[in-house]
Amino acid sequence: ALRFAATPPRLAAPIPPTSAPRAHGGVARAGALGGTRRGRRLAMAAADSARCRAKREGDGDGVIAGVAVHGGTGAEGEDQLSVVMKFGGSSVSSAARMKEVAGLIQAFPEERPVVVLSAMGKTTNLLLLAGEKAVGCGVTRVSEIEEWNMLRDLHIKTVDELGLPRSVIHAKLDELEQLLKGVAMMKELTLRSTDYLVSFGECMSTRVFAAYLNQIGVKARQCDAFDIGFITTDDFGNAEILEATYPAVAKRLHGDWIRDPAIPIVTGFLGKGWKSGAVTTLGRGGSDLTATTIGKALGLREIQVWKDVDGVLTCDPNIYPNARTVPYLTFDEAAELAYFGAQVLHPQSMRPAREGDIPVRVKNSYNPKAPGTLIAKGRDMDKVVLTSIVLKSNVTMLDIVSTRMLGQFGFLAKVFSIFEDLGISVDCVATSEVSISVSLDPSKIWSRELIQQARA
Ligand SMILES: Nc1ncnc2c1ncn2[C@@H]1O[C@H](COP(=O)(O)OP(=O)(O)O)[C@@H](O)[C@H]1O
Ligand SMILES: N[C@@H](CC(=O)OP(=O)(O)O)C(=O)O
Repeated sequence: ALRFAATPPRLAAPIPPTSAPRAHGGVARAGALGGTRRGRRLAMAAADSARCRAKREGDGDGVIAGVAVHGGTGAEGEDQLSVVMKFGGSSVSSAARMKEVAGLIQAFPEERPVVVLSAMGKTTNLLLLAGEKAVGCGVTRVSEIEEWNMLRDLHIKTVDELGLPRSVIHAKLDELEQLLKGVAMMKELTLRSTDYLVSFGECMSTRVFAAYLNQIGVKARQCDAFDIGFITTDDFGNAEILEATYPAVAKRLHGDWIRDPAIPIVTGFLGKGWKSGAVTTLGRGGSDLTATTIGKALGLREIQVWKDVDGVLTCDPNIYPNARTVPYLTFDEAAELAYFGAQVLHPQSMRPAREGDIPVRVKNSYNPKAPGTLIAKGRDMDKVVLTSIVLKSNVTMLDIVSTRMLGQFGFLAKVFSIFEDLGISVDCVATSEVSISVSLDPSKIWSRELIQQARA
Protein backbone atom coordinates (compact mmCIF):
# COMPACT_ATOMS: atom_id res chain seq x y z
CA ALA A 1 0.00 0.00 0.00
CA LEU A 2 1.29 3.45 -0.82
CA ARG A 3 0.58 5.95 1.92
CA PHE A 4 0.61 9.47 0.54
CA ALA A 5 0.76 12.30 3.01
CA ALA A 6 -2.04 14.77 2.58
CA THR A 7 -1.04 18.42 2.65
CA PRO A 8 -2.86 19.99 5.57
CA PRO A 9 -1.99 23.56 6.52
CA ARG A 10 1.31 24.14 8.30
CA LEU A 11 0.74 23.04 11.86
CA ALA A 12 3.78 23.71 13.97
CA ALA A 13 7.45 24.44 13.60
CA PRO A 14 9.56 21.30 13.75
CA ILE A 15 11.15 20.69 17.12
CA PRO A 16 14.96 20.64 16.87
CA PRO A 17 16.65 17.30 17.51
CA THR A 18 17.89 16.53 20.99
CA SER A 19 21.53 17.22 21.84
CA ALA A 20 23.93 14.42 20.99
CA PRO A 21 25.15 12.29 23.88
CA ARG A 22 27.82 14.19 25.77
CA ALA A 23 30.13 11.41 26.89
CA HIS A 24 30.29 7.69 27.20
CA GLY A 25 31.22 5.83 30.37
CA GLY A 26 31.60 7.35 33.80
CA VAL A 27 29.21 7.21 36.69
CA ALA A 28 25.98 9.16 36.77
CA ARG A 29 26.02 12.32 38.91
CA ALA A 30 25.04 11.45 42.45
CA GLY A 31 23.25 14.80 42.72
CA ALA A 32 20.86 14.00 39.91
CA LEU A 33 19.81 10.82 41.60
CA GLY A 34 20.07 11.96 45.21
CA GLY A 35 17.03 12.06 47.48
CA THR A 36 17.77 15.35 49.24
CA ARG A 37 15.21 17.42 51.16
CA ARG A 38 15.78 20.18 48.64
CA GLY A 39 14.92 17.67 45.96
CA ARG A 40 11.66 16.82 47.68
CA ARG A 41 10.80 20.50 48.05
CA LEU A 42 11.49 20.95 44.35
CA ALA A 43 9.30 17.95 43.64
CA MET A 44 6.41 19.49 45.51
CA ALA A 45 6.98 22.82 43.77
CA ALA A 46 6.89 21.02 40.45
CA ALA A 47 3.71 19.29 41.49
CA ASP A 48 2.15 22.65 42.26
CA SER A 49 3.21 24.10 38.96
CA ALA A 50 1.89 21.02 37.15
CA ARG A 51 -1.42 21.51 38.96
CA CYS A 52 -1.49 25.17 37.92
CA ARG A 53 -0.65 24.25 34.34
CA ALA A 54 -3.37 21.62 34.26
CA LYS A 55 -5.84 24.18 35.57
CA ARG A 56 -4.68 26.90 33.18
CA GLU A 57 -4.87 24.66 30.17
CA GLY A 58 -8.13 23.14 31.29
CA ASP A 59 -6.52 19.71 31.05
CA GLY A 60 -9.57 17.53 31.50
CA ASP A 61 -8.12 14.11 30.80
CA GLY A 62 -7.27 13.60 34.45
CA VAL A 63 -3.65 12.63 33.93
CA ILE A 64 -1.76 15.55 35.40
CA ALA A 65 -4.72 16.46 37.54
CA GLY A 66 -5.07 12.83 38.65
CA VAL A 67 -1.43 12.62 39.60
CA ALA A 68 -1.56 15.89 41.49
CA VAL A 69 -4.25 14.48 43.76
CA HIS A 70 -1.83 11.78 44.81
CA GLY A 71 1.02 14.13 45.63
CA GLY A 72 1.89 15.49 42.24
CA THR A 73 4.46 15.18 39.55
CA GLY A 74 5.42 17.09 36.45
CA ALA A 75 8.33 17.29 34.11
CA GLU A 76 9.39 20.71 35.29
CA GLY A 77 11.13 20.04 38.62
CA GLU A 78 14.87 19.57 38.64
CA ASP A 79 14.66 16.30 40.52
CA GLN A 80 11.63 14.89 38.75
CA LEU A 81 11.70 11.98 36.35
CA SER A 82 12.16 13.65 32.96
CA VAL A 83 12.12 11.20 30.05
CA VAL A 84 11.32 7.61 29.12
CA MET A 85 14.12 5.67 27.43
CA LYS A 86 12.88 2.43 25.90
CA PHE A 87 15.39 -0.09 24.60
CA GLY A 88 14.13 -2.90 22.39
CA GLY A 89 15.37 -6.47 22.23
CA SER A 90 18.05 -5.64 19.66
CA SER A 91 19.50 -2.96 21.97
CA VAL A 92 19.92 -5.31 24.93
CA SER A 93 20.75 -8.55 23.12
CA SER A 94 24.08 -9.25 24.91
CA ALA A 95 26.32 -8.12 27.76
CA ALA A 96 28.21 -5.85 25.36
CA ARG A 97 24.97 -4.22 24.22
CA MET A 98 23.80 -3.78 27.81
CA LYS A 99 27.08 -2.02 28.64
CA GLU A 100 26.54 0.33 25.69
CA VAL A 101 23.00 1.07 26.81
CA ALA A 102 24.26 1.82 30.33
CA GLY A 103 26.81 4.18 28.71
CA LEU A 104 24.01 5.86 26.78
CA ILE A 105 22.02 6.47 29.95
CA GLN A 106 25.13 7.90 31.62
CA ALA A 107 25.77 10.11 28.60
CA PHE A 108 22.71 12.17 29.53
CA PRO A 109 23.42 13.02 33.19
CA GLU A 110 20.94 15.89 33.06
CA GLU A 111 18.10 13.42 32.45
CA ARG A 112 16.30 11.40 35.10
CA PRO A 113 14.99 8.59 32.93
CA VAL A 114 12.44 5.87 33.39
CA VAL A 115 14.01 2.97 31.47
CA VAL A 116 11.77 0.43 29.73
CA LEU A 117 13.36 -2.77 28.45
CA SER A 118 12.24 -5.55 26.15
CA ALA A 119 13.45 -9.12 26.45
CA MET A 120 17.03 -9.80 25.29
CA GLY A 121 17.35 -10.34 21.52
CA LYS A 122 14.97 -13.02 20.29
CA THR A 123 14.08 -14.31 23.77
CA THR A 124 10.32 -13.87 23.28
CA ASN A 125 10.39 -16.07 20.16
CA LEU A 126 12.53 -18.65 21.96
CA LEU A 127 10.11 -18.75 24.89
CA LEU A 128 7.16 -19.26 22.55
CA LEU A 129 8.94 -22.09 20.73
CA ALA A 130 10.07 -23.69 23.99
CA GLY A 131 6.46 -23.59 25.23
CA GLU A 132 5.16 -25.22 22.04
CA LYS A 133 7.76 -27.98 22.28
CA ALA A 134 7.09 -28.54 25.99
CA VAL A 135 3.45 -29.38 25.20
CA GLY A 136 4.50 -32.46 23.30
CA CYS A 137 7.85 -33.53 24.69
CA GLY A 138 7.17 -35.06 28.13
CA VAL A 139 8.47 -33.78 31.48
CA THR A 140 11.75 -35.67 31.41
CA ARG A 141 12.78 -34.14 28.07
CA VAL A 142 12.17 -30.49 28.92
CA SER A 143 15.88 -30.04 29.69
CA GLU A 144 16.62 -31.07 26.08
CA ILE A 145 14.47 -28.37 24.47
CA GLU A 146 16.93 -26.46 22.30
CA GLU A 147 15.26 -23.06 22.73
CA TRP A 148 15.18 -23.42 26.53
CA ASN A 149 18.90 -24.21 26.53
CA MET A 150 19.63 -21.29 24.23
CA LEU A 151 17.84 -18.72 26.33
CA ARG A 152 19.18 -20.11 29.63
CA ASP A 153 22.74 -20.04 28.27
CA LEU A 154 22.28 -16.51 26.89
CA HIS A 155 21.16 -15.16 30.26
CA ILE A 156 23.84 -16.98 32.27
CA LYS A 157 26.55 -15.86 29.81
CA THR A 158 25.31 -12.27 30.00
CA VAL A 159 25.31 -12.27 33.81
CA ASP A 160 28.83 -13.76 33.83
CA GLU A 161 30.17 -11.27 31.27
CA LEU A 162 28.71 -8.37 33.23
CA GLY A 163 30.51 -9.64 36.33
CA LEU A 164 27.24 -10.18 38.23
CA PRO A 165 26.45 -13.05 40.59
CA ARG A 166 24.35 -15.76 38.93
CA SER A 167 21.85 -15.38 41.79
CA VAL A 168 20.54 -12.33 39.87
CA ILE A 169 18.92 -14.69 37.38
CA HIS A 170 18.76 -18.09 39.11
CA ALA A 171 15.34 -17.77 40.74
CA LYS A 172 13.70 -16.74 37.45
CA LEU A 173 15.44 -19.47 35.45
CA ASP A 174 14.39 -22.11 38.01
CA GLU A 175 10.81 -20.85 37.93
CA LEU A 176 10.84 -20.88 34.13
CA GLU A 177 12.07 -24.48 34.02
CA GLN A 178 9.34 -25.48 36.47
CA LEU A 179 6.78 -23.76 34.28
CA LEU A 180 7.98 -25.61 31.16
CA LYS A 181 7.79 -28.89 33.10
CA GLY A 182 4.26 -27.96 34.17
CA VAL A 183 3.31 -27.36 30.53
CA ALA A 184 4.86 -30.71 29.59
CA MET A 185 2.96 -32.44 32.39
CA MET A 186 -0.39 -30.89 31.49
CA LYS A 187 0.28 -31.22 27.73
CA GLU A 188 -1.48 -27.89 27.43
CA LEU A 189 -0.48 -24.28 26.81
CA THR A 190 -3.33 -21.79 27.10
CA LEU A 191 -3.15 -18.14 26.02
CA ARG A 192 -3.00 -17.25 29.70
CA SER A 193 -0.05 -19.52 30.45
CA THR A 194 1.65 -18.39 27.23
CA ASP A 195 1.59 -14.81 28.49
CA TYR A 196 3.04 -15.90 31.81
CA LEU A 197 5.70 -17.88 29.95
CA VAL A 198 6.82 -15.03 27.68
CA SER A 199 6.84 -12.56 30.59
CA PHE A 200 10.04 -14.22 31.80
CA GLY A 201 11.94 -12.52 28.96
CA GLU A 202 11.31 -8.97 30.21
CA CYS A 203 11.43 -10.06 33.88
CA MET A 204 14.96 -11.39 33.32
CA SER A 205 16.39 -8.62 31.12
CA THR A 206 15.31 -5.92 33.59
CA ARG A 207 16.74 -7.81 36.59
CA VAL A 208 20.08 -8.26 34.86
CA PHE A 209 20.27 -4.66 33.66
CA ALA A 210 19.22 -3.10 36.98
CA ALA A 211 21.83 -5.21 38.79
CA TYR A 212 24.47 -4.08 36.30
CA LEU A 213 23.63 -0.39 36.72
CA ASN A 214 23.81 -0.74 40.51
CA GLN A 215 27.14 -2.51 40.18
CA ILE A 216 28.65 0.40 38.21
CA GLY A 217 27.33 2.93 40.72
CA VAL A 218 24.16 4.06 38.97
CA LYS A 219 21.30 3.55 41.40
CA ALA A 220 18.53 1.57 39.70
CA ARG A 221 15.36 -0.24 40.76
CA GLN A 222 13.84 -3.16 38.83
CA CYS A 223 10.04 -2.84 38.37
CA ASP A 224 7.64 -5.46 37.02
CA ALA A 225 4.96 -3.57 35.06
CA PHE A 226 2.25 -5.88 36.47
CA ASP A 227 3.25 -4.82 39.99
CA ILE A 228 3.43 -1.06 39.43
CA GLY A 229 -0.07 -0.43 38.10
CA PHE A 230 -0.26 -1.63 34.48
CA ILE A 231 -3.86 -2.80 34.49
CA THR A 232 -5.22 -4.36 31.31
CA THR A 233 -8.13 -6.23 29.83
CA ASP A 234 -7.90 -10.01 30.13
CA ASP A 235 -7.29 -10.48 26.40
CA PHE A 236 -4.21 -12.64 26.79
CA GLY A 237 -1.71 -12.09 24.00
CA ASN A 238 -3.17 -8.75 23.00
CA ALA A 239 -4.36 -7.02 26.16
CA GLU A 240 -5.48 -3.40 26.17
CA ILE A 241 -4.28 -0.94 28.76
CA LEU A 242 -7.09 0.38 30.95
CA GLU A 243 -7.42 4.04 32.02
CA ALA A 244 -6.80 3.18 35.67
CA THR A 245 -3.21 2.44 34.67
CA TYR A 246 -2.24 6.10 34.29
CA PRO A 247 -2.85 7.36 37.84
CA ALA A 248 -1.66 4.07 39.34
CA VAL A 249 1.65 4.03 37.43
CA ALA A 250 2.24 7.73 38.05
CA LYS A 251 1.60 7.37 41.76
CA ARG A 252 3.89 4.38 42.09
CA LEU A 253 6.83 5.59 39.98
CA HIS A 254 6.68 9.11 41.34
CA GLY A 255 6.25 7.94 44.95
CA ASP A 256 9.19 5.54 44.70
CA TRP A 257 11.35 8.24 43.16
CA ILE A 258 10.58 10.75 45.91
CA ARG A 259 11.18 8.17 48.65
CA ASP A 260 14.39 6.79 47.21
CA PRO A 261 15.58 8.15 43.84
CA ALA A 262 16.77 5.27 41.69
CA ILE A 263 16.31 4.84 37.94
CA PRO A 264 13.21 2.64 37.44
CA ILE A 265 13.97 -0.25 35.07
CA VAL A 266 10.51 -1.33 33.94
CA THR A 267 9.53 -4.50 32.08
CA GLY A 268 8.03 -3.58 28.72
CA PHE A 269 5.19 -5.53 27.07
CA LEU A 270 3.53 -6.74 30.31
CA GLY A 271 0.47 -5.95 32.37
CA LYS A 272 -1.99 -7.46 34.83
CA GLY A 273 -5.48 -8.54 33.77
CA TRP A 274 -8.02 -6.63 35.83
CA LYS A 275 -10.35 -9.61 36.32
CA SER A 276 -7.91 -12.49 36.42
CA GLY A 277 -5.01 -10.77 38.18
CA ALA A 278 -2.80 -12.82 35.83
CA VAL A 279 0.14 -11.53 33.77
CA THR A 280 -0.95 -10.27 30.35
CA THR A 281 1.00 -9.12 27.28
CA LEU A 282 0.28 -6.11 25.06
CA GLY A 283 0.85 -7.76 21.67
CA ARG A 284 4.19 -8.28 19.92
CA GLY A 285 6.38 -5.20 20.09
CA GLY A 286 4.29 -3.97 23.04
CA SER A 287 7.20 -2.40 24.95
CA ASP A 288 6.81 0.75 22.84
CA LEU A 289 3.31 1.03 24.27
CA THR A 290 4.63 0.55 27.81
CA ALA A 291 7.00 3.47 27.18
CA THR A 292 4.38 5.86 25.84
CA THR A 293 1.95 4.90 28.62
CA ILE A 294 4.55 5.83 31.25
CA GLY A 295 5.33 9.06 29.37
CA LYS A 296 1.69 10.08 29.45
CA ALA A 297 1.12 8.91 33.02
CA LEU A 298 3.96 11.05 34.36
CA GLY A 299 3.56 13.92 31.88
CA LEU A 300 7.22 13.59 30.92
CA ARG A 301 9.10 15.83 28.50
CA GLU A 302 9.95 13.19 25.90
CA ILE A 303 9.63 9.49 25.13
CA GLN A 304 12.69 7.97 23.48
CA VAL A 305 12.45 4.61 21.73
CA TRP A 306 15.90 3.25 20.97
CA LYS A 307 16.00 0.80 18.06
CA ASP A 308 18.59 -0.78 15.78
CA VAL A 309 17.80 1.58 12.89
CA ASP A 310 18.32 5.35 12.50
CA GLY A 311 14.62 6.10 13.08
CA VAL A 312 11.46 5.52 11.10
CA LEU A 313 12.66 4.95 7.55
CA THR A 314 11.12 5.66 4.16
CA CYS A 315 10.45 1.93 3.88
CA ASP A 316 11.37 -1.37 5.53
CA PRO A 317 15.20 -1.63 5.24
CA ASN A 318 14.85 -5.40 4.89
CA ILE A 319 13.04 -4.79 1.61
CA TYR A 320 15.01 -1.74 0.44
CA PRO A 321 18.41 -1.33 2.17
CA ASN A 322 18.85 2.28 0.94
CA ALA A 323 15.78 3.50 2.82
CA ARG A 324 16.32 6.94 4.37
CA THR A 325 15.36 8.31 7.77
CA VAL A 326 12.14 10.32 7.99
CA PRO A 327 13.18 13.21 10.28
CA TYR A 328 9.72 14.32 11.43
CA LEU A 329 6.35 12.61 11.65
CA THR A 330 3.03 13.48 13.22
CA PHE A 331 1.46 11.11 15.74
CA ASP A 332 -1.22 10.31 13.17
CA GLU A 333 1.28 9.51 10.44
CA ALA A 334 3.34 7.30 12.76
CA ALA A 335 0.24 5.47 13.98
CA GLU A 336 -0.90 4.89 10.41
CA LEU A 337 2.51 3.64 9.30
CA ALA A 338 2.69 1.29 12.29
CA TYR A 339 -0.84 0.04 11.74
CA PHE A 340 -0.22 -0.62 8.06
CA GLY A 341 2.86 -2.70 8.68
CA ALA A 342 5.95 -0.63 9.56
CA GLN A 343 7.27 -2.98 12.22
CA VAL A 344 9.37 -0.28 13.81
CA LEU A 345 6.58 0.87 16.17
CA HIS A 346 3.73 -0.88 17.97
CA PRO A 347 0.47 0.20 16.27
CA GLN A 348 -1.20 1.32 19.52
CA SER A 349 1.84 3.05 20.96
CA MET A 350 1.14 6.51 19.52
CA ARG A 351 -2.18 6.88 21.34
CA PRO A 352 -0.90 7.74 24.84
CA ALA A 353 1.78 10.01 23.36
CA ARG A 354 -0.78 11.88 21.30
CA GLU A 355 -3.22 12.12 24.22
CA GLY A 356 -0.49 13.43 26.50
CA ASP A 357 1.06 15.50 23.67
CA ILE A 358 4.48 14.09 24.48
CA PRO A 359 7.01 13.97 21.62
CA VAL A 360 8.38 10.53 20.74
CA ARG A 361 11.94 10.31 19.49
CA VAL A 362 12.97 7.16 17.62
CA LYS A 363 16.74 6.75 17.95
CA ASN A 364 19.39 4.20 17.04
CA SER A 365 21.20 2.67 20.03
CA TYR A 366 23.94 1.49 17.61
CA ASN A 367 24.37 5.01 16.21
CA PRO A 368 23.30 7.45 18.96
CA LYS A 369 24.63 10.52 17.12
CA ALA A 370 22.06 10.12 14.34
CA PRO A 371 19.21 12.58 14.98
CA GLY A 372 16.52 9.93 14.54
CA THR A 373 12.84 10.61 13.93
CA LEU A 374 10.85 13.06 16.00
CA ILE A 375 7.14 12.28 16.25
CA ALA A 376 4.99 15.15 17.50
CA LYS A 377 1.57 16.73 17.12
CA GLY A 378 2.40 18.72 14.02
CA ARG A 379 5.12 19.26 11.47
CA ASP A 380 5.83 21.37 8.43
CA MET A 381 3.96 19.61 5.61
CA ASP A 382 4.62 22.22 2.90
CA LYS A 383 7.08 20.17 0.89
CA VAL A 384 5.89 16.70 1.82
CA VAL A 385 4.73 14.51 -1.05
CA LEU A 386 5.49 10.95 0.00
CA THR A 387 6.30 10.12 3.62
CA SER A 388 6.97 6.40 3.71
CA ILE A 389 5.98 3.20 1.96
CA VAL A 390 4.68 0.30 4.00
CA LEU A 391 3.76 -3.23 3.12
CA LYS A 392 1.12 -5.29 4.87
CA SER A 393 0.93 -8.99 4.06
CA ASN A 394 -1.89 -11.52 4.31
CA VAL A 395 -4.59 -8.89 3.88
CA THR A 396 -8.03 -10.35 3.17
CA MET A 397 -10.05 -8.60 0.46
CA LEU A 398 -13.79 -8.98 0.53
CA ASP A 399 -15.95 -7.94 -2.44
CA ILE A 400 -19.66 -7.69 -1.85
CA VAL A 401 -21.66 -7.30 -5.06
CA SER A 402 -25.41 -6.75 -4.95
CA THR A 403 -27.98 -5.04 -7.15
CA ARG A 404 -29.99 -4.52 -3.95
CA MET A 405 -27.70 -1.60 -3.22
CA LEU A 406 -29.02 0.51 -6.09
CA GLY A 407 -30.71 3.63 -4.75
CA GLN A 408 -31.00 2.09 -1.29
CA PHE A 409 -29.94 3.48 2.07
CA GLY A 410 -28.53 1.68 5.09
CA PHE A 411 -26.81 -1.09 3.08
CA LEU A 412 -23.33 -0.14 4.31
CA ALA A 413 -24.65 0.17 7.86
CA LYS A 414 -25.92 -3.43 7.67
CA VAL A 415 -22.61 -4.70 6.33
CA PHE A 416 -20.64 -2.91 9.02
CA SER A 417 -22.92 -4.14 11.79
CA ILE A 418 -21.91 -7.68 10.75
CA PHE A 419 -18.24 -6.74 11.09
CA GLU A 420 -19.03 -5.25 14.49
CA ASP A 421 -20.86 -8.38 15.66
CA LEU A 422 -17.95 -10.57 14.58
CA GLY A 423 -15.30 -8.24 16.03
CA ILE A 424 -13.62 -7.71 12.66
CA SER A 425 -11.58 -4.59 11.99
CA VAL A 426 -11.84 -3.11 8.48
CA ASP A 427 -8.78 -1.35 7.05
CA CYS A 428 -9.83 0.19 3.72
CA VAL A 429 -13.20 0.60 2.00
CA ALA A 430 -14.13 1.31 -1.62
CA THR A 431 -17.75 1.52 -2.75
CA SER A 432 -19.73 1.92 -5.94
CA GLU A 433 -23.47 1.71 -6.57
CA VAL A 434 -23.36 -2.08 -6.89
CA SER A 435 -20.32 -3.22 -4.92
CA ILE A 436 -18.32 -2.74 -1.77
CA SER A 437 -14.70 -3.82 -1.43
CA VAL A 438 -13.11 -3.94 1.98
CA SER A 439 -9.74 -5.10 3.23
CA LEU A 440 -9.71 -6.81 6.61
CA ASP A 441 -7.08 -6.63 9.31
CA PRO A 442 -5.10 -9.90 9.10
CA SER A 443 -4.49 -9.91 12.87
CA LYS A 444 -8.19 -10.63 13.46
CA ILE A 445 -9.50 -14.03 12.65
CA TRP A 446 -12.56 -14.02 10.46
CA SER A 447 -14.69 -17.01 9.73
CA ARG A 448 -17.23 -18.55 7.41
CA GLU A 449 -19.90 -16.89 9.54
CA LEU A 450 -18.91 -13.62 7.89
CA ILE A 451 -19.62 -14.86 4.37
CA GLN A 452 -22.85 -16.49 5.49
CA GLN A 453 -24.08 -13.30 7.15
CA ALA A 454 -22.99 -11.15 4.20
CA ARG A 455 -25.00 -13.46 1.89
CA ALA A 456 -28.10 -13.33 4.07
N1 LIG B 1 9.67 1.82 8.00
C1 LIG B 1 10.57 1.26 8.83
N2 LIG B 1 11.46 2.05 9.48
C2 LIG B 1 12.36 1.52 10.31
N3 LIG B 1 12.46 0.21 10.60
C3 LIG B 1 11.59 -0.63 10.00
C4 LIG B 1 10.61 -0.13 9.09
N4 LIG B 1 9.87 -1.19 8.67
C5 LIG B 1 10.36 -2.28 9.28
N5 LIG B 1 11.41 -1.96 10.09
C6 LIG B 1 12.17 -2.92 10.92
O1 LIG B 1 11.89 -2.66 12.30
C7 LIG B 1 13.08 -2.98 13.05
C8 LIG B 1 13.06 -2.22 14.36
O2 LIG B 1 11.95 -2.58 15.11
P1 LIG B 1 12.06 -3.64 16.29
O3 LIG B 1 12.68 -4.91 15.85
O4 LIG B 1 10.75 -3.68 16.95
O5 LIG B 1 13.09 -2.95 17.23
P2 LIG B 1 13.31 -3.25 18.75
O6 LIG B 1 13.18 -4.73 18.97
O7 LIG B 1 14.69 -2.76 18.99
O8 LIG B 1 12.27 -2.43 19.45
C9 LIG B 1 14.21 -2.59 12.18
O9 LIG B 1 15.34 -3.37 12.46
C10 LIG B 1 13.67 -2.81 10.78
O10 LIG B 1 14.15 -4.03 10.27
N1 LIG C 1 9.69 -8.83 23.73
C1 LIG C 1 8.42 -8.51 23.16
C2 LIG C 1 8.07 -7.05 23.34
C3 LIG C 1 8.81 -6.04 22.54
O1 LIG C 1 8.39 -4.89 22.47
O2 LIG C 1 9.94 -6.39 21.95
P1 LIG C 1 10.84 -5.41 20.97
O3 LIG C 1 10.92 -4.06 21.63
O4 LIG C 1 12.16 -6.07 20.90
O5 LIG C 1 10.13 -5.32 19.65
C4 LIG C 1 8.37 -8.94 21.70
O6 LIG C 1 9.33 -9.51 21.22
O7 LIG C 1 7.36 -8.76 21.08
